Amino acid sequence: MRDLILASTSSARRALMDGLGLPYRTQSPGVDEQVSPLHSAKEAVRELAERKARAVHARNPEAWVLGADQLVEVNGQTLTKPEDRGAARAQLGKLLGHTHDIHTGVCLIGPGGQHFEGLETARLTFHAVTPDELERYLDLNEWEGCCGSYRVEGAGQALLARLEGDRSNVQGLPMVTVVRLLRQAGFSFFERR
Ligand SMILES: Nc1nc2c(ncn2[C@@H]2O[C@H](COP(=O)(O)OP(=O)(O)OP(=O)(O)O)[C@@H](O)[C@H]2O)c(=O)[nH]1
Repeated sequence: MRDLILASTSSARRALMDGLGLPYRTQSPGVDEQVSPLHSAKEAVRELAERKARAVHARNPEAWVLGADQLVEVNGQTLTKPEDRGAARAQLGKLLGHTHDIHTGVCLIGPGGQHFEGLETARLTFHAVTPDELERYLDLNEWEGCCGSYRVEGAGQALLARLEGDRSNVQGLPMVTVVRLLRQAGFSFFERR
């Protein structure tokens, strides 16, 4: 049985991997997530997904390691996870009534140095809502730990006017891409235990 590690502290990523049914374990990547300001959002998430995977692989060279990173891009600005409610209000203020992209990079590193990677973009359009409705949504604290300050699988779906792309990508792992990488790497599914 292959040793597969999800290099992530994200509960949403764990939930998505749990759904897949492959045995895996998790380890925190513990990396500095600073990238060059000259990087585009897509270059940043690709680089950070690889950085996270390689950091955990360095500690577990016999394992297969999957890393991921995500950014929101709106009007040329990139958004990550909000620090506090005020930052979440500011982020949602940029997204409500507009269309934004969410980019997720994924990187799979193998025990022999095998390297598979993918990047997925989903495009979301949000309803414009009143300031009072925004405050009521913020009261739900779905903004905590979420890039863009919303949960597409939670109450946040009430903000969503249109979604183009893989819904699981928005939650943190584009599972169609993750499955493609795992199959390219020779993983087999539905093993009898
Ligand atoms: N549940 C949920 N989480 C979301 C959603 N949108 C973004 N996220 C989370 O926002 C986070 C994106 O930030 P990242 O820096 O890529 O990852 P992280 O949370 O720091 O976790 P690591 O993988 O340990 O780096 C991830 O945990 C995503 O799962 C959403 O709609 N629903």
